[in-house]
Amino acid sequence: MGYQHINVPAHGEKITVNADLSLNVPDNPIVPYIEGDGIGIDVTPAMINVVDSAVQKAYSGSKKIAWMEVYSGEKATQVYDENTWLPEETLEAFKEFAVGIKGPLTTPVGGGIRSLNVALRQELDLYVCQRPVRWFTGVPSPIKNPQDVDMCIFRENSEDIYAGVEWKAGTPEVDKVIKFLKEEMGVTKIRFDENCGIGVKPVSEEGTKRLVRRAIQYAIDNDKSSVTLVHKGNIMKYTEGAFKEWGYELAQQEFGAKLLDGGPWCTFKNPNTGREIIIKDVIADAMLQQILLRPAEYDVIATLNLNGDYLSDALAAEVGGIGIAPGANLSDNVAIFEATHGTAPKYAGQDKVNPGSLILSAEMMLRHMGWTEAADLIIKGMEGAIGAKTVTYDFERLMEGASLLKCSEFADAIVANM
Ligand SMILES: NC(=O)C1=CN([C@@H]2O[C@H](COP(=O)(O)OP(=O)(O)OC[C@H]3O[C@@H](n4cnc5c(N)ncnc54)[C@H](OP(=O)(O)O)[C@@H]3O)[C@@H](O)[C@H]2O)C=CC1
Ligand SMILES: O=C(O)CCC(=O)C(=O)O
Ligand SMILES: [Mg+2]
Repeated sequence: MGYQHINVPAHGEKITVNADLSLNVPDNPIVPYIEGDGIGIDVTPAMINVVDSAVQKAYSGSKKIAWMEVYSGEKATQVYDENTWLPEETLEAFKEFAVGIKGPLTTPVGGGIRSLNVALRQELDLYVCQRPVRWFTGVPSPIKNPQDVDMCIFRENSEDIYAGVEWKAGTPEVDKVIKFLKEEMGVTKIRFDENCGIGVKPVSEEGTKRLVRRAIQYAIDNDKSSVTLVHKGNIMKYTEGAFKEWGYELAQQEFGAKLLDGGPWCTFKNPNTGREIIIKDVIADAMLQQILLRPAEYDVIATLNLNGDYLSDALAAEVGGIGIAPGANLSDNVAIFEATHGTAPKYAGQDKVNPGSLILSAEMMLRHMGWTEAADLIIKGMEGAIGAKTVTYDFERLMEGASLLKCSEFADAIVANM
């Protein structure tokens, strides 16, 4: 399609998706990217530098990404108009080019615009938020055995209270909802029904099963030994409790899992390796303790949207913080990679923060594209830079004898260590 403000690189070609969801990746793929608000201006150029260097080194010029800037957030309001935060053509570009990456986008608390990050996920039905958490040797950690932390979170990305179905206290709309709940649904347990905000938490069988399916498939493809369903189903029986039930049901119906000791845990053999995969569940509050005390017992985690948001940052803290925790938002045919952290406004434009999160998100993107040699070089470069204790402020303040680098310098250090 013709774009208004997006310049499609003349020297690039599209990545296309086959019926079986595999990708056709040309040697010069066009990859859309959103720079991002706040520290986006720092981490995005650092990421592009590292990716271009890794690709050049891995393929000696026979492959190269044609970067294509697309807009959302504050930059979109400058390029389009003051009310355009997420242009329709940005969504179109991600659909058309299938694989992209984004920096963080600001969401005001309370009033103001709703989250653009959530809007992107919902508009493109990016129902999986995949956030791997692993430790790099030498990274400062608050726990004794950070090498035991090796998990991959599958966070449901399209439902739960993130759906944004909520009404503000004191409005005629919320009064109408409360009246309906009391008079037509027989609800008696709204403690203070005056000046009370109401939010709705949709959780469906279809939404749950498509997420858990991807988590179990990941465990099969990566030879992992367990998938843990994390929920607060003791309290929210028909949403989080149903998530757990549907998760177990899917494991039995689609993967042939059999109950262990009468259930609810169940198990099946990985069809590729013959190794056992256990499907289990943990209640969310206990899980936040488990990941600190017994991280080695968890591999793949499948959970709802809000639990996944909390778990992502908590787990990231165990392996160096959100400055280094990567992620991907996935539908069946569009993938947008993004950092776990936000816009950290107090550091914006200072060339200071850790670009590791976005760089490792790009590493996931290269693997998704099948460019594993370039992805491996990024891991090697990251290990080398951290091993040499040449790091950004967040690691330097916790590491003895480290040299403090700027954001762009850390990217250069990764390149130098490839
Ligand atoms: N996907 C997205 O785009 C996301 C967007 N957001 C949005 O970002 C905005 C700010 O949110 P906030 O809650 O402050 O969370 P942030 O993730 O932006 O920052 C919180 C703290 O985390 C540390 N941190 C974050 N990024 C880095 C980095 N790259 N390197 C090193 N340290 C880092 C800093 O800690 P310290 O102060 O200790 O140095 C920072 O103060 C909000 O508008 C929020 O909605 C939030 C999360 C995700
Ligand atoms: O959209 C936002 O502002 C926050 C999102 C977030 O915290 C996350 O995706 O981890
Ligand atoms: Mg978050």
